[in-house]
Formats: sequence, C-alpha cells, structure tokens
Amino acid sequence: MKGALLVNLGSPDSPEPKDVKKYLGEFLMDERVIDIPLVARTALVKGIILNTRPKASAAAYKKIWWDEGSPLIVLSERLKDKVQEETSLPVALAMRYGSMTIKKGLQELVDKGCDEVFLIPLYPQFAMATTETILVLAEELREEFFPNLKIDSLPPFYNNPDYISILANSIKNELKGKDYEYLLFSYHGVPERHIKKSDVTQSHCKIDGSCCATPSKAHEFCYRHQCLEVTRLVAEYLELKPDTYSTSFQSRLGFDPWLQPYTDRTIERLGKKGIKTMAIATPAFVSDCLETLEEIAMEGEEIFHEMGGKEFTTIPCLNTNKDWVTFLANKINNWSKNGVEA
Ligand SMILES: C=CC1=C(C)c2cc3[nH]c(cc4nc(cc5[nH]c(cc1n2)c(C)c5CCC(=O)O)C(CCC(=O)O)=C4C)c(C)c3C=C
Ligand SMILES: [Fe+2]
Ligand SMILES: [Fe+2]
Repeated sequence: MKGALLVNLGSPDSPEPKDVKKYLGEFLMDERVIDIPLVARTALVKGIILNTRPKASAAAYKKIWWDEGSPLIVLSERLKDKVQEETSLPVALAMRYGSMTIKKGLQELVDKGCDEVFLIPLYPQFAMATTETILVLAEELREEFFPNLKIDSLPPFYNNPDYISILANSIKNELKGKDYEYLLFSYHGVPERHIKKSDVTQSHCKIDGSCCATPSKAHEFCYRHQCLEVTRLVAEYLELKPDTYSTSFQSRLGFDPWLQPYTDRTIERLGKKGIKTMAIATPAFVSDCLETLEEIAMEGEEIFHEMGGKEFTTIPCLNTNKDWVTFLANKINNWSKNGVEA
C-alpha cells in the first residue's frame, strides 16, 4: 500500500525559553544548517547561541503563538487534513525538528499498512538546510528502522507552472483593492557557503549576480537560482513592471556573509527612497511561521514606518489555499499511478 508524508521544518513545543532552547539545540546542531566541524559547531551552538538566543526567540514566538499552538504546526496540520480530503491514500505529517518526528510519521504510515511512501518536503526551493536534510534523515531512518519501506520524494517544484500560477494568483488576490508601489519577494536566507557547497559543478556558483541567470547543471541544487526564478516567473505571470519588484533574503544569523540583499536593509532603502506603500511576499515558506508573522509582518512593518512608509502589506503564505491543496493532492495521486514524474 502507498502513502504520503508531508514534512515541514518544525517549531518548539511551546514558546517558553526551555522548549525553544531544546528545539534550537536540535535544529542548529544539524550539520546541514550550521555546517562547520562538530567541535566548532558544539562550541558555537551550545557555548554561545543557546545561552542567549532562546530568551529572545521565545519572546518573538510569544508574539505570534496561537491558542492551538505554533502557527507553522497548526497550518501544516490543516494543510495535511485538506490534502487528505483529496486523495484516498493515507497522508501523514512530520517535522524535521521537534516532537513530530519523521520517524513517527513513517511509523504512522507503516502502521496503516504502507510499504511505499511519497515524501514531500514542504519547500518549493532546494536547500541543503531544508530539502537535503529531510531526505538524508529519512533515508537513515529507513535503513535503520524500516528496511522494507520504499521511499520516493517530490523534487523541488519552484518552477512548476502550476505552482507558479497558484502562487501568483494568491498574491494577486491578496493585493486586490490594495495600494502598493512596490512588491518585495523575501526568501529565507542561507550562508553563501551553502550555495557553493551544493554546487555540483564546484565552479559555477560565484554569487556574482549573473551566475544564477546563466544556465547550468548547478541550478538543480542552487537555492539562489531557484529563488530568483520564482520571482522572475511570478513577475512574468503578473506582468509586473521592471523597477516595481525585487528579491531579498531574510533571517540571517551570525557573522558569515549570507545571500544578499538583506530584507531588512531593502525595506529600509525603499522607505528612504520615498516608497509609501509596499507589499511583501515570502515564497520560501508555504505555511506562515515565526519568520513571516513576526520578522516580516511586525519587524518589517516597523522598519518601513520608521523610514516614512505608510502602508505595508504582508501577503500570507499559501497555507490552505484550495489550489495549493489540489496541487499537492495531484502530485500524490499521480505518483501513486505513475511513480515520480521526470
Ligand atoms: C544557520 C542557521 C539557519 C539556516 C541556514 C536556516 C535556513 C532555513 N530556514 C528555513 C525556514 C525556517 N526557519 C525558521 C526559523 C529559524 N531559522 C533559523 C536558522 C536558520 N535557518 C533559526 C535560528 C530559526 C528559529 C527562530 C529564531 O531563533 O530566529 C522557520 C520558522 C519556524 C517556526 O517555528 O515558525 C522556518 C519556517 C528555510 C526555508 C531555510 C533555508 C532555505
Ligand atoms: Fe531558518
Ligand atoms: Fe547559481
């Protein structure tokens, strides 16, 4: 029997500092998130970050936490329930970090009789810190605990025409009747080093502004290319005028160079330039979460207003958008009939 497992990032069990510390400890000790040797990673994460960040992160989580729990978890659960309504295959949900483990998700499907699982990382673009870490862990778990299970996975779908039209239409609908002079596409950032590590050619990705627009085999694993493509394709679909939109990267951590331009500085620059109304879409996230509800909708708006901006519209993620639910259900149903599409 076949089943599907949706996998998102995860959240702490509660917005209390002790739960946030436990969650950040697991997350940041992942060698594909903080990709430095174990001794240095342990010293950085356990010796420095976990002594300071949990308190500040917990305060941020408290601002966005819902009665039912973490928005990211609640919205992912709602998504899973809606997808389940559109397929006869069992669908389960897991998180890469935290209590809703991938092991539990696979076990749930095995207990229902599944011997083939379609793994769906809930990220449109590939990144070593997201898609890759899910695939690697799922394979390790399969080898150790579920040796008879066959696991296929959905490749990144950043340039899938259906996904692009669903995203573009959701942006269009959210902006209907709203004033905006500028649309910013803000993606979660990654250290530049991650892009170079994922470059299968080891020579293409120079992060120099033009490499991501030059066709290359490297782009199958280039997060920067895939983000820029989403912006380009959505802008084309919505017929946005040049100079009324751009791409930026948010949520940087630490002192290494991350992908640029940074979102906070871009908002600042737009405000200073005299833009009075702007909107912001966050296509690296399919469910609203701390990074969209707090960092963008609260901090981003504050920066814009401080710079003289008037109207700041944060466009919700796809969440339980009907067409997005159908997109995922179609992927599951097609896999069940034909296997993984080329
Ligand atoms: C080195 C650190 C980090 C990398 C690399 C990174 C990549 C990355 N993350 C997401 C998606 C999400 N990240 C979220 C929160 C979050 N991310 C980091 C660090 C890195 N992320 C931290 C420390 C945190 C926790 C919050 C904080 O302390 O600031 C979330 C939200 C989780 C939630 O509970 O709501 C998401 C989603 C992507 C897509 C990505 C690379 C492409
Ligand atoms: Fe992150
Ligand atoms: Fe590139």
